[in-house]
Amino acid sequence: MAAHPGGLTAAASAPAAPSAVSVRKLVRSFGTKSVLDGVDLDIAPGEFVALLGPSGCGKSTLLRALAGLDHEVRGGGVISVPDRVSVVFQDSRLLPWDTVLGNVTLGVREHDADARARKALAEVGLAGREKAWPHQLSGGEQQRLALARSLVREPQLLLADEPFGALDALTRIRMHGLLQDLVAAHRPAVLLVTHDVDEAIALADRIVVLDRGRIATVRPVPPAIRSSADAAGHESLRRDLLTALGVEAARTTEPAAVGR
Ligand SMILES: Nc1ncnc2c1ncn2[C@@H]1O[C@H](COP(=O)(O)OP(=O)(O)OP(=O)(O)O)[C@@H](O)[C@H]1O
Repeated sequence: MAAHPGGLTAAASAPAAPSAVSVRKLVRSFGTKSVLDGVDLDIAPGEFVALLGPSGCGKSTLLRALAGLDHEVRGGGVISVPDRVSVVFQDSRLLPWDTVLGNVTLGVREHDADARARKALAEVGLAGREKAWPHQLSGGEQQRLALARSLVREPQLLLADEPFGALDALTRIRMHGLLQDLVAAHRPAVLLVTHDVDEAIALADRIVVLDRGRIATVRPVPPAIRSSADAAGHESLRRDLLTALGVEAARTTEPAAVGR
């Protein structure tokens, strides 16, 4: 297969079943450094996939490719993604010179942008804060605002790159509940990049482990494991994932974040 001028190639046809995301043999290199080395990934409409992997394995590179932020990917035209894609990053990337409401309405072209934005703000628990400035919000509130901004466009695909990575443990747990509610209400397909094994199990339908630019492990998360109703299954999956991530079993009682 010939390398794309920008260092990216991809091949193979899309699957017969409809997917929100379809990636085939995705390759990305920066100069001589290979970062993604033949990634195949499908995400079904409404499916929640968590992408785990050690630091530097290519998670953000894959997410950027799906987000259309890597123009070499778009140029290749070999990845299928939906029309409406929203991205949430670890830093909320809010516009500091615009209000909370303005941050959500920005870029919404429909005539009822204001009403949509107010509804989205209410959904994330920020009703009444419309006239505040981003700097007047806590870190957790800023991520709520980032979620409202992403969901107001009713994305078919939500890409989230460690969206809760900078939050304290309690806020993080609250944000998990909020994200679950929002996903249940809006039903986008989701790709969540995270270092946190427990976060992945708590949220995802399926967990994909990336290792040195290749998909190393794919594990479904049955609802009983996700909710911890099946405690033994939960612990078994957790251990398997930590092993796949190269974390020794002796460390499994410690907080299960990797790659940091
Ligand atoms: N624009 C770029 N130019 C050169 N190298 C890059 C570029 N973007 C990413 N890389 C390299 O590609 C590799 C993978 O980066 P990436 O950010 O995708 O990893 P990651 O798995 O998301 O890591 P982390 O968990 O630490 O965020 C790294 O070695 C990084 O230095």
